[in-house]
Amino acid sequence: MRAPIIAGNWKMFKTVSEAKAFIEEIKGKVEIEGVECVICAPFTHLHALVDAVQGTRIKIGAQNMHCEDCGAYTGEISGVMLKDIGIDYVIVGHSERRAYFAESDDIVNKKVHAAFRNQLIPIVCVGEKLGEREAGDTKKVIKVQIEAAFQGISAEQAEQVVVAYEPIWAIGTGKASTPQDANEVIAYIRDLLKGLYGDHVAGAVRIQYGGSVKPENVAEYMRQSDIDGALVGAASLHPASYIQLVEGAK
Ligand SMILES: O=C(CO)COP(=O)(O)O
Repeated sequence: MRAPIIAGNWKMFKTVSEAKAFIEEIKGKVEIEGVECVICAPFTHLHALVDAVQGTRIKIGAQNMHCEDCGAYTGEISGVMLKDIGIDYVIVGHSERRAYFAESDDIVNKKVHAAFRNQLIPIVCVGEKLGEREAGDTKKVIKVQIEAAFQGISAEQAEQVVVAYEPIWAIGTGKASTPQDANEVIAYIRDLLKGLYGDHVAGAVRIQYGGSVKPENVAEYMRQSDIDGALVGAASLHPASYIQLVEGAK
């Protein structure tokens, strides 16, 4: 049985005081048995948020990190630093990082290794562009991204990974993939994992859908056979909306 996981990706939004107020609003309302809640916030907010969620079951994640543990990388943050302040999750390979910060499949793989070196759970994002979908290349693109991300990752590690399938054309556009289409790609990702690691790991890995998920549509995604949660941008920014997303995941 895979526990549903609702992760908010706040991207580059909110001040620290707004972030702390958000946690105060959702505390006690999102701690639903069996549903895991994660908030992935900007780096500057993480320390305060780890404090704010003390005594709750809400987990805090980063949106990125460097693939090395330390070094002369001006402006970067490592997995060592994230673990040091009590972070549990880290998003790796988000399409915005792939598009605007040249994050390649190879770097994504290095970051997955860095996450496990530092006892962080990676939320590995994959997804196709609109042109790739229209050309019928969705599965081809996903296969390359998944195989690269899991390169050299052991079965014990692989089963802890959270995968987020986020078709790029559905992010922030209001054009969500239908639950059935999303489930088909997610079931394909599970098949790929089965090929790489066998039934046990494929059955254990949690795979989220992301892209224009809202309180109104989350339950329909969660009803699908292979969708285990959602990675949510815009609709995770408002406390009432985030609470409804978690309630919709039960
Ligand atoms: O990129 C996303 C989550 O990582 C999805 O963003 P939206 O939910 O705003 O479409």
